[in-house]
Amino acid sequence: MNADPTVGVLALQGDVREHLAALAECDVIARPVRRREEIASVDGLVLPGGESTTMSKLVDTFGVRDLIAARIADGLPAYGSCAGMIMLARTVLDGRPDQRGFDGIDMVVRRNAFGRQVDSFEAPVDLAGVEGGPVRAVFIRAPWVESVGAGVEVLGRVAPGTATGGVDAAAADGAAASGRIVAIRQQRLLATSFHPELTGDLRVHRMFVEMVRAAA
Ligand SMILES: NC(=O)CC[C@H](N)C(=O)O
Repeated sequence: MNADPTVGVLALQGDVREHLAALAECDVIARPVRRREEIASVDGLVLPGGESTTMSKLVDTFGVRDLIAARIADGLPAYGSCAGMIMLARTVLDGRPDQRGFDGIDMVVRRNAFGRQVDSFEAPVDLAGVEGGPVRAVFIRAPWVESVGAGVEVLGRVAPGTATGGVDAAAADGAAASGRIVAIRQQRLLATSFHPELTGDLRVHRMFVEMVRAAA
């Protein structure tokens, strides 16, 4: 592709503005999308943080669930942060019974796993494929990835014992001991439990933009 690709940020609910600003610095055309014709024309899609139960309802209200799921199944590059990660997961634990995502990534995600709003925290996370040291990862009522299928690459974990709340406050099983998975990639799909758009560090967005360029 010669022209800059267009990356949409799903603008139904959640933290849209910061993603648009970060993407704009990565030499793509970044725009909020919510209508079918807008979603149909993007070269990549960001599913922002927010509240996945509400987002699940709104994709139905706006009539875009089937379109987004179909585009992802067709290989549209997509990046989900926090609630967006939950929307990309095949299986969600501790979700609302009626919440549904796009079945994009072969992984099990536990919603609110690190605890409640008061348990929000920051931690350094080393990401595979990202140079320059760990990113400063911001977790806000964040999910973690409990398990992944064979085609999913684990990009990053938090150090064991980092989070004070949530399930790990009591647990000491193997997954907790090796550090919870908070960043993964499955082919053209990328997901993080944390919010890189809040830190001014563009490395995660640049990684996604490279995936969009490679797919174009
Ligand atoms: N910051 C966030 O995106 C929080 C996610 C929220 N806990 C959810 O279940 O969707």
